[in-house]
Amino acid sequence: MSFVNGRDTNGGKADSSGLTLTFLGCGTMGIAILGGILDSLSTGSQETASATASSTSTAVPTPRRLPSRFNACVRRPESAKRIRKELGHYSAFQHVTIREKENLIATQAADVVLLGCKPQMVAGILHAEGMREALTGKVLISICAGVTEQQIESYLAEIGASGCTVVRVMPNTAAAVRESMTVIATSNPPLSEETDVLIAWIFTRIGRVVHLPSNTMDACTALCGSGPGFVAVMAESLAAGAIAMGIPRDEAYLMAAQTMRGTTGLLLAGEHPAILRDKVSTPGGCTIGGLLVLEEGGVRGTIAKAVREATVVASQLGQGKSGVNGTRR
Ligand SMILES: NC(=O)C1=CN([C@@H]2O[C@H](COP(=O)(O)OP(=O)(O)OC[C@H]3O[C@@H](n4cnc5c(N)ncnc54)[C@H](OP(=O)(O)O)[C@@H]3O)[C@@H](O)[C@H]2O)C=CC1
Ligand SMILES: O=C(O)[C@@H]1CCC=N1
Repeated sequence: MSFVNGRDTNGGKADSSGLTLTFLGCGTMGIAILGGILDSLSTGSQETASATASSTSTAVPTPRRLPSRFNACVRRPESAKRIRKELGHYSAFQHVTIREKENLIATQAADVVLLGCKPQMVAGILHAEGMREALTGKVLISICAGVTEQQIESYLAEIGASGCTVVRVMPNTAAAVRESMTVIATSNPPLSEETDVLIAWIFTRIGRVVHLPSNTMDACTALCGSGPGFVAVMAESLAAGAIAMGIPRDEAYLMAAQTMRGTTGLLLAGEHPAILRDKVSTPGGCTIGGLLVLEEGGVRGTIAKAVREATVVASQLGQGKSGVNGTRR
């Protein structure tokens, strides 16, 4: 069943000037990415909040052909309802068609396909009947943790789809507030300039972008993809300490969040973390006292180990293994 949200939908097919972008899976991340694009198209803004804050993203040019029509594919009615609830307020939402169990028609209509499903679903989705013709010659972006370009290319080879351009990208959940740190894997051979510009444009709608080699993507997944979860623990811990010392709960969470935001502002302005830490540590003062407790607790090694562990787990997510978080010791 498909839900057409605006006038003149033309079945989700691109008009002559615009591209059709299809999300195969549109949950937390798909909604955040689509939201960033719709926001940009609705307001006419070609820069993100991050981009205007002295990011390298300011240099991203506007593609010759912008995405102008969208298919958001899910399986369940409640997922469709969530998309409408979270994105329905954008004027560009009229160009979104939500499709339940209609991956094939949405892929046929697409110029660009974004895999926004769970990693273990990729093989099944690509192997579905009709996908060979539907995918041939298209740009296929994957944000799925642990799924390599080689794996996707092997699925495409198995179904006989040819001429696809596969690009691996790792955004994070801060995309919802246009503050994602997104890594785009460099392709070999390099992408055409048109595709390169298009992909950079899409992901600068949701925050900052860097390009790194494919073989770093699992570590990028751990640092950027999982990172918000790790940083949230730091926020909770800061607030918990303050709550324990009598600060009201709501103010403690706000103070922790704003303190982290201010610190990241300094870091993004170019301050090295070690210099920042040193500047706060007045000799004989309270900061150095607290910092030494963190060192005694092995916080630095523990956080670094969490990133290393998540890297190893990420590398196994796309391999169809179960129990990838089982202890390795
Ligand atoms: N969450 C995060 O912070 C990050 C996640 N990622 C990656 O992004 C991907 C998506 O994660 P996330 O958004 O959190 O996951 P969600 O579970 O929120 O979204 C998955 C979406 O896929 C849909 N879906 C599932 N099966 C199919 C199918 N066969 N055909 C079409 N749609 C389908 C689901 O809809 P329904 O339930 O109705 O089937 C849902 O909309 C994952 O691969 C993850 O590794 C990357 C960076 C960060
Ligand atoms: O935890 C996960 O598997 C996904 C990928 C990165 C963030 N969330």
